[in-house]
Amino acid sequence: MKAVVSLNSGSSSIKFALYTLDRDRKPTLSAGGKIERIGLSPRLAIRDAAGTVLIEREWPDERAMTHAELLAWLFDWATSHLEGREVLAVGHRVVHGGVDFAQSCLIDTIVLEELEKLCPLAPLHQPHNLAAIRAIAALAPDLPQVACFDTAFHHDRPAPATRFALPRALHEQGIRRYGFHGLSYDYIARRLAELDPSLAAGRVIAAHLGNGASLCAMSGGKSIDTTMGFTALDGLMMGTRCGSIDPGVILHLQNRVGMSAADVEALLYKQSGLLGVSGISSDMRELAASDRPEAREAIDLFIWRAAREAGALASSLGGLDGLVFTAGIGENDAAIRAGICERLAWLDISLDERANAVHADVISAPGSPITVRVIPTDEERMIVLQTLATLFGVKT
Ligand SMILES: Nc1ncnc2c1ncn2[C@@H]1O[C@H](COP(=O)(O)OP(=O)(O)O)[C@@H](O)[C@H]1O
Ligand SMILES: CC(=O)OP(=O)(O)O
Ligand SMILES: [Mg+2]
Repeated sequence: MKAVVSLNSGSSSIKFALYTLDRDRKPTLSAGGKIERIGLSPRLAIRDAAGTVLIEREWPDERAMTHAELLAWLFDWATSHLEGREVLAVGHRVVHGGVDFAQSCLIDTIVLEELEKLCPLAPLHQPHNLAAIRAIAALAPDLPQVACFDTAFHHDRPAPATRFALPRALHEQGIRRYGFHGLSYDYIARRLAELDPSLAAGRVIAAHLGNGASLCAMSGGKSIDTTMGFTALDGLMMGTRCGSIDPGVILHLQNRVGMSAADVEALLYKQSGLLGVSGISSDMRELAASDRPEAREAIDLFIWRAAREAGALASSLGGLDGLVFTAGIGENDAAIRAGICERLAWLDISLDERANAVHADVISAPGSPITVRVIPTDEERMIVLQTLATLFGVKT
């Protein structure tokens, strides 16, 4: 039986899936799983398509365990699980595609060299993405590998959404707003079209709230604007990233406080966000469980910033018909969703508390002019669809 593997190396997790193909190359999930809390205390769970746990494992107190080590562990498991299946290709989430990569593509050494150049623009992701590609190429040099880009979904936004108010020459050099989480938003746009076609045709803000977090303003399923920019630092407050910040702060830290560029980079990417403000954890579950006031302050700021950016995106859309929550926090944290919607009450959003508490598909109150939904994202499925489209030239 033929199969396709997808790998999604995020900032705090590695998610993966094995899809088998029928004769018409229609993909069906066979097994999938994730290693989460990388950098804290990693844990892994692999399930079959019915949700039955195939394997669970924890590495308590293994803060130092790297993406690469965890990936090697995964290869060992996959090798035994794959017996009898012919893997046609491995599809990868690659976070940054820059100006040139407007759609998924087969990876060769030239592509890899180009993607390598973008590593400084996505230091938490791109090196892990490329390391996984190299590791598989070393194990199976003839196996096709496909890069599926987080930036591609945003490629055709209106020009003002892509520009900084910087001199023109810099825009031409690629210093522009790209946007990320595109595989997730592509999936949400398609899923919404299945669940609620008339809403999908309208003006929708999708809120991808995970360890990395962003919002996307979609009109008719196309990206119009998004909160992340040149890098995945911009926009919302995140697990360890600061989100939008006055660039004057960075100048001050470097020129007056004397911090090195590397220290500022570590501060903005790894020591800020929920972790920095709470001083406790980057993990929303830990903050929700804490009774320390600093945890509350971090959560309140997360909500404040998400609602503020949603207001800005409603302006980019010229109004709003729907709001969709997704990713780790968006799918699972009812209190965060309630907090954001409460701050957006002026947009005519009202929640059904009971539906929200059980993470129902539709969580807006009956009669709310704006429909609010929870849609679990599936970047792995999107990767498989784009990988098949790239291999066989079929439409996804
Ligand atoms: N049940 C839950 N309740 C609250 N937050 C959750 C829950 N499950 C996961 N999260 C949060 O989701 C975030 C991770 O989201 P995820 O989308 O998996 O991240 P990544 O960006 O690594 O893909 C973490 O802050 C985690 O605490
Ligand atoms: C782009 C990004 O922030 O991704 P993640 O949410 O996986 O960290
Ligand atoms: Mg993610």
